[in-house]
Parts: sequence; C-alpha cells; structure tokens
Amino acid sequence: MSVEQDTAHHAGLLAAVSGPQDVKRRSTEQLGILAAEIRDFLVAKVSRTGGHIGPNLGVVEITLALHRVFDSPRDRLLFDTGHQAYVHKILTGRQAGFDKLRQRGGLSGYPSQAESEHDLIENSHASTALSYADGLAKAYALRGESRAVVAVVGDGALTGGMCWEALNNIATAGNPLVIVVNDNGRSYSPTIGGLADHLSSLRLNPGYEKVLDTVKEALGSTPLVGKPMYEVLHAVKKGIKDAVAPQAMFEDLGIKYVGPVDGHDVAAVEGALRAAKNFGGPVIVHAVTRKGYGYRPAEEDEADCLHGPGGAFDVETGQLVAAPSVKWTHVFADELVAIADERPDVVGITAAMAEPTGIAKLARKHPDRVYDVGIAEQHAATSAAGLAMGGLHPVVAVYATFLNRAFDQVLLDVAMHKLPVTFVLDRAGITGPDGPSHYGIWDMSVFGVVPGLRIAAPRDAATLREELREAVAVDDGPTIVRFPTGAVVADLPALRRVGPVDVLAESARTDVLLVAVGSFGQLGMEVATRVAEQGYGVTVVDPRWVRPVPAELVELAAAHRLVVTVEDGVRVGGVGDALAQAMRDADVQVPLKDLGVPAGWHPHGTRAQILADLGLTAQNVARDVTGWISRLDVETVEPVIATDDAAAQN
Ligand SMILES: Cc1ncc(C[n+]2csc(CCOP(=O)(O)OP(=O)(O)O)c2C)c(N)n1
Ligand SMILES: CC(=O)[C@@H](O)[C@H](O)COP(=O)(O)O
Ligand SMILES: [Mg+2]
Repeated sequence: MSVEQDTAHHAGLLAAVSGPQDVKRRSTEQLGILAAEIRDFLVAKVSRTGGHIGPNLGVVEITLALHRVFDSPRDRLLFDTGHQAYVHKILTGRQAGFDKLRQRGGLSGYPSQAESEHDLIENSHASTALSYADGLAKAYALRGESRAVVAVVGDGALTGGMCWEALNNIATAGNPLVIVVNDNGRSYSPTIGGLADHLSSLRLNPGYEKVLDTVKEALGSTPLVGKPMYEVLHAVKKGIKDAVAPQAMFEDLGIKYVGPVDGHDVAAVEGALRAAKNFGGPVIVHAVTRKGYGYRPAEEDEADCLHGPGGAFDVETGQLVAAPSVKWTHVFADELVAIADERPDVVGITAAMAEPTGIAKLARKHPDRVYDVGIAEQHAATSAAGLAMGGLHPVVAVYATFLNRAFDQVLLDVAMHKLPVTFVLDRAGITGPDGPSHYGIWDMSVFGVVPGLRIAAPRDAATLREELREAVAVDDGPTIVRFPTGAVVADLPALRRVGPVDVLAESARTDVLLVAVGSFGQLGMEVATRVAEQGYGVTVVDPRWVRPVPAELVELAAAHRLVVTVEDGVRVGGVGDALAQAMRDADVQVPLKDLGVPAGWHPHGTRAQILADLGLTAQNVARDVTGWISRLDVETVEPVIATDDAAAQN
C-alpha cells in the first residue's frame, strides 16, 4: 500500500465515524488503524488552534474502549477536568467542529451540554467527576434506572481531596460505578505525593505480574491440602500485592480494583471495562498510559508533554508558532526569585502548576523552598497557614479561578488567624479560550469580603513588582496580588501618588473620576483622551490596592461630579460596589457607575473578543462615560429651569 493510499485508508475509517455505533462495529485490527487516524487528526487540528494535545493523545484507546463497552449517552461518561475529552468529541459526531476548537463560536475545549447529548459535566476544575458519579449512581439506583456511570480520572486529578471524599462515599454506597484511573504519571509535570509514588512503583515494577503469575501457578499446581495451605499462599500473594500495588488501599476502602492494564491496548482496556461493568458494584480500572503517546514532540517534552499549547504550534517540533512575549507570569517569577534571594523566610507553593504559574523558577533557584501540593488548592491555603504559623512567608501561586474552591480556608484558616500569606492569582479576569470555568472574574468579589485581606491589582510590570514586594512585606494578614493572562502591557508611569492611589491622568476640569482597576490603566488613559475631546475633564486613577478601599479614593471621588469604575471582574461585589459602599458610608453623594463583567456564563473566545462583547473597550467606555456626564449636565440644568418657572408663576 502506498503512503497516499495508506493515508486515505486511515482517513476513511475516521471519516466514517459519526457516533459510537461506528466504533462498536470495528474489528480489533481496524481499531488500531482508527487510533492512529485519531492521533493524526488531533495533531493536525490542535496544531492550528492550540489546546490540550498531550492529555488527549494519551486517552485515545481508553476512549475507544469506553464507547465500545458502554452505550453513551444512556450510560454516562464523565471526564474529570474535561481537558481530555477531545477524543470523546471526535467519536460523538463533532469532528467538523475541530477547525474552530476553543475559538469564538466554535467547539469548547471541555465537555459541553450545548454541543452534545454525550456530554454531561462541563466543570473543568479538577477532581470533581467522582462526586458527580457518586450522585448520579445514587439517583439512578433510587429511580430504578439501569444506566452505567463511568468516570475517567487522571492520576493528577486523584491528588485532589474531593476524589477521596467521593471514594469514601462510593465505597459505602456500593452502587455499580466504574472509575477509570488514567495513570500517566503526570499532571503537568510528574504527579507528586504518596499515591503517585505508589502508582509509579507499581508501574515501574516489571516483576509484579510475574510474581502474581508464579503465585497463581503455585496455587493451581498445589494439591488440595486444605484451607490452611490456601490461606498461606493467599497471604503471600496479598503481601506481595500490598508491597507493590495500590489495590490493597482501594480494596480496603471497599472498591474492587482491576489492573493495571496497558492503556494503549484497546482490547486489554475493553476486557477490563467489561469485567468492571459486569461486577455490579464500584470498580476501579487502573489504566497505565503515556501522556502525548504517539506524537514525538509531546512524548519528549519534558516540561509537560505538550499539556496544552496556548496557540498554534509547529507539527514537526511542537514549538509555538507565535513569537515569545514577556508574560505577567515571567515578571512575577523573576521578582519572586529576587525577593526570595533577599528573604530566606519566603517560600513558594504550587498546586501542580509550577511552570504555568512561574513558581518553577523559584524551585530551580531554591529547590528546598518550594512545595508542590498536587491539585489541592484548599490544602495549599491551609498548609500555607501552617508555614506562616511556623515563621515563614508563603507565596501561593495559583490561577485566580482555582482559588475559589479554597474560600473557607482563606477566610478562616488564614485570615482569621491574621497570617501573612500572599496569594498570587495569575490568569485573573477574562482569560479566553478555556471558557467560563476558567475566567478569574470572581476573586475580587469573593475574597473582597474576607476581613483583613488586602488585594492588589497591578497595572503593568513595574507595579506588579512593586505590589508583590508590598504584599510580602505585610506581616499581619493575607494579601492577594492578581494579574491577567498573556503578555504584560507597557509600563504606565503615574503622575503622582495620593496615599496608595496612583493618579495616571488629570485635567483642569474635574468632571469624571475614572477608577481603572489593574491592567485597565491603559484603557483608562484612552478613555480620558476620548472624553476630553467632548469637552469633559477626566482624572484617571489606579487604586493599586483595591481592598480595603483606600480612604484617599473616596476623597478623590468627592472632588468629582461622576465616578466611573472599570474592572476585569464581576460587578456584584466588585471594586465599583465596594467603592460605592465606602462613599455611602462617608456621605459622599457623587453618582457612581460601575463597569465590569456582568453576572453570567460568558462563552469562550479570545480575551480581546470577550472584553469587546462585554463592552469593556476604550471606545465603549468612552461612549458610556460621555453619555453619563452629559446627562448629568442636563439634570443639573433642569432644576434651575423649574425654579425660573416657579418664579414666573408667582
Ligand atoms: C482545581 C484545579 N486546579 C488546577 C487545574 C489545572 N489543571 C488542569 S489539568 C491539570 C493536570 C491534570 O493531571 P491529570 O488529571 O493527571 O490529567 P492528565 O493531563 O495527565 O491527563 C491541572 C493541574 C484545574 N483544572 N483544576
Ligand atoms: C485544563 C486546565 O485547567 C489547564 O490546562 C488550563 O487550560 C491552562 O490554561 P493556560 O493555557 O492559561 O495555562
Ligand atoms: Mg496524569
């Protein structure tokens, strides 16, 4: 067969898949071909859009086997985190959508109910699927519905505490439920922790299966010498298993364990899944896979097996096509290392995202001063509280969206104890292609209610460095420093500083106080120019520290006719809301308009597109501001006319 014929033959099998039924009818040999076609398809498509290529290359065979053994959507397939559901999408009629993967109006990077009846959970925060599965299995049992529930969970996601809370309940409930552990030994970087070590010891122990075979043979050939002999042999077998395998742990919990199976052998996975399906109770199928399997640049990418290139990449090399830029993350990472060089009490914490948050840079310089806690943001917060109680100043670097789940820990374990912990929230505000679950738009509202917590929103590289230093200098309570995704914007020097507030622009007229939060500083400057063209004077300020609301900001507000806030976060409970309250408390009667992200689930796209959709562009804000201030002119004129009328009548 020529290369062309071969390619056409490959493309033909995948092209003929419009749903799971087309996977079920394939022979074992055809499945191998189909798997290769899927990998080609993934690389070809994702290299143009960016996306989670490494994780998906690793679950091709598992997903094929799932769709052969189970009947989705009647049976429920749940993907933990959901970043590895591309193959599932390909097999459930969505191949055409991959040209616009993660792009505005296109396919979501995660399961999506709007896209397909085969998708159920849309949450793309890790470690939730087992809890959903527990609930679903209970619901189907109570309603008398015979439907299988299957959760696919990675070894990384398994480091999250919710998984263990769920396992505890799944075991007690005893409902039929299949948990596929997709064990590739990695989160982004190699997965950390006791469980991960246990799993990898099993994976790396070639003697394991041989030992079991020997015991099995011994059992088979041993003449029936009665129960005691059997028990001795059984104990030997169990002892060996306990030494090298995690099943003892799962089986002690009450969950049947099947495995380990080669996760790239469809027939093996299929066999294990069928056994699990027929078991009638909770079963763990432990599938060992390789992240990035079948695509050399991913397999050989030491950093993260091409976990999720943010944009188009070169198929030959796996390198991003876009020219590298200096990101907010880089500025933070460099400054943190500089601070740590000066202050031995400063330590870093990452929740399985050392490279993406920049903490890796500190780890390379001071390896004994960085802790990777796994995908465990709640634990990260309280562990940081412990470190602070022990005399250190922890810097917990997480994405803004992931700190949401640690609210109680930040509130009570850290803030109530007035502990000096700095949370650095990367990817704050609208992020883009990952969609609504990944927008870091809630932090200022959610954590704004925490007593004693100070929140900084730097506007550029210089203020990020400065505010990070100010944050780690705080020794009587927690701090947050939040900044957006992507390339850091050009430095925007202040004209002067009033308390903590930077004045970025001012004019002779004091019509509007424009409070530009964080990276909206530059937008504020453009708005001021546009509004000035309409004859109004705008003072642009950056509060720098948005919580607590600086008293100086309230004083500045009192000196203007209109206050407008613009922030990259939800309006409810945001900076605008907080300033309005502070103004009410101070009896400042100046009207305030707050611009930000409206409540809702805003679909994915680029950050710029979404901000434009939300009206958060200089043009839109300038139009709004001009409209509001000109209406105020009319309103202030009207009472005068009314008085004249009244005088005329008298
Ligand atoms: C709560 C939470 N924290 C962090 C992340 C970021 N994140 C996405 S995937 C991932 C690693 C997942 O590892 P694993 O479950 O083993 O899946 P793999 O990518 O190896 O297939 C992390 C840390 C997240 N989605 N949710
Ligand atoms: C699945 C997940 O939560 C992450 O992989 C996320 O997609 C990373 O986003 P960035 O590309 O912004 O690092
Ligand atoms: Mg993994």
